[in-house]
Amino acid sequence: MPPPDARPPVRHPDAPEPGTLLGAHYDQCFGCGHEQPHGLRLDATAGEGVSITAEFTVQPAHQGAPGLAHGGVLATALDETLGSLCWLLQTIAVTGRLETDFVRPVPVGTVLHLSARCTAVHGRKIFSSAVGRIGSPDGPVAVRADALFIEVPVAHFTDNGRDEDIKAVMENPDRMKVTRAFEVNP
Ligand SMILES: CCCCCCCCCCCCCC(=O)SCCNC(=O)CCNC(=O)[C@H](O)C(C)(C)COP(=O)(O)OP(=O)(O)OC[C@H]1O[C@@H](n2cnc3c(N)ncnc32)[C@H](O)[C@@H]1OP(=O)(O)O
Repeated sequence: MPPPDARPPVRHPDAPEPGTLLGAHYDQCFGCGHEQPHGLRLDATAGEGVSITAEFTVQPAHQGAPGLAHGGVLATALDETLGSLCWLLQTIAVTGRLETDFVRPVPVGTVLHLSARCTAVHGRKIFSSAVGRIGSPDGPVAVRADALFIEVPVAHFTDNGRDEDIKAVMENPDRMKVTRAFEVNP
């Protein structure tokens, strides 16, 4: 829960307009990257205020039980959608805590409609919530999450990421949209 002196989130003046399709932040991302053959390829769209909507279709590669989505995949979809709120805050942050409720089983072939909103900010801490619904934006709730993201410097990635992947992005910054957004070399 946010502390009492947390502030409401503020949409950054440079945030993408509501309705903007955000695209992959990194082409190898398991959540949104279009170069990940078994990834979720989640498409996120900027909403009003500090909110996001997103969709992904559960593929056979995403199964846990026969014909049903793996819970970790569903948590990834929530995590990715929540992470996309960073575009609206124009802040680089990572997931510190993700608390997930699995409410209904999600069959393969389902289009999961996700929505996320930032609820509060306190220093480096970003509080947010998300929900995933089956079949349509007002379909039955399948999953819910509350999250705490923590703002980090670019060094979080350069100091900890595998060298060959950091090098590949440095050689072609267009593979990682975030590097262009901040005009930095990763
Ligand atoms: C324009 C840009 C847009 C970009 C868009 C991209 C879209 C991206 C989409 C990607 C989507 C996918 C996204 C992904 O999957 S991100 C990948 C998954 N996440 C990680 O790998 C993160 C790993 N963890 C860490 O690196 C560190 O632990 C971090 C950086 C998180 C904090 O270590 P750090 O040393 O830096 O900070 P601190 O320890 O002093 O903590 C600071 C404050 O936070 C509080 N705290 C910390 N952890 C927790 C916790 N678990 N519960 C409750 N509270 C917690 C802590 O008490 C303290 O509070 P206070 O004492 O100040 O009150």
